[in-house]
Amino acid sequence: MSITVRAPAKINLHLGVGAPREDGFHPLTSVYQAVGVYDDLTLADADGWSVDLTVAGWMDRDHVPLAGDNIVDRAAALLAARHGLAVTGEVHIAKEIPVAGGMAGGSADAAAALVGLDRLWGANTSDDDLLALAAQLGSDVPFALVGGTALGTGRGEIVEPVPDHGTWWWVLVPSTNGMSTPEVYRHYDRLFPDAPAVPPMPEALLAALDAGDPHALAAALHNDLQPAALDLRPDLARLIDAGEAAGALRGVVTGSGPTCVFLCESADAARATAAELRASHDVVLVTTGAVAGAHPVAYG
Ligand SMILES: C[C@@](CO)(OP(=O)(O)O)[C@H](O)COP(=O)(O)OP(=O)(O)OC[C@H]1O[C@@H](n2ccc(N)nc2=O)[C@H](O)[C@@H]1O
Ligand SMILES: Nc1ncnc2c1ncn2[C@@H]1O[C@H](COP(=O)(O)OP(=O)(O)O)[C@@H](O)[C@H]1O
Repeated sequence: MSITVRAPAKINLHLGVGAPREDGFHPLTSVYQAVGVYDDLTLADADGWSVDLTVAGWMDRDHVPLAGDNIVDRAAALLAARHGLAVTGEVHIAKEIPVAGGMAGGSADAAAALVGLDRLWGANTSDDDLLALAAQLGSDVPFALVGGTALGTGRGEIVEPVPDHGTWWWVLVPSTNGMSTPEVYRHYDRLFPDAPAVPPMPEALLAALDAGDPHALAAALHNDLQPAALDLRPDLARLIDAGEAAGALRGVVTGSGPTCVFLCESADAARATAAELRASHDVVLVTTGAVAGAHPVAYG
């Protein structure tokens, strides 16, 4: 038997970051949206265990660790331990989500592996257990299971869907050089030593989502990590200016960067903005949100 599971990239519409907790993680108020850029994992029965990879033409596959160090290996070990099973299967990752791009591609793969291996092994894990395992794998992994548009609290792992009545058009500009999430958080701590214990709720942004109003959403987009990301990568500030000059309502860095996301008023506006940005940037994607979390798309 084989199963293909599709898992979406995320963007952060809001990322509020508090002062580091005792465990080193930062308390977050994050509004995630799953967008239509996907990694597909195909998982097949096998006696042993293997993970291999193909990547989109513009990506460098050497940036993704294999040989036991992939987050998919960790997902498999965790699920197998939960049920007392052996780790078996042949996994192929077809990657379209930028690596180390602030779009949670590794988290998407971990979520897809949990969903796929649970079916392959006939483990019948409950949704609550899958979410708990996901949280052990990374702060962004539970959202990759849930998808849609959701509020993330705690260190980002406590996820609750929020009302969203829009179809949002996004232009995404990834970068071939990724950024390290821990490094960006460390730089945030240096820049903002007086961050609050609990970051506030983004009320205006939640209202804009509920109303389905792109102008209100554009005005409310916010990322506390953006100053740190721009300090480390000054070229991103120029990219944001270029996207806004090309017709986007607003551009922001997503997560810890370096991918910049541009909210546009309509499909036509997104295509026009993308066409202009393509004159100076190799990879410019047009997509929509919100889309579903990790879900099976084919059985063999
Ligand atoms: C910044 C965000 C925003 O959504 O996304 P990315 O830019 O990575 O996509 C996330 O907080 C990334 O979540 P994720 O990549 O799952 O992080 P984890 O694996 O749990 O943690 C990796 C490292 O990031 C830092 N970290 C992560 C989450 C958090 N709330 N506080 C932190 O300080 C810690 O240094 C931790 O060791
Ligand atoms: N399946 C995977 N896909 C991508 N990166 C992975 C994977 N497994 C482990 N990694 C490691 O995780 C790091 C963060 O990757 P990723 O999730 O793509 O970025 P981000 O945390 O910025 O959203 C990568 O630099 C890579 O070393």
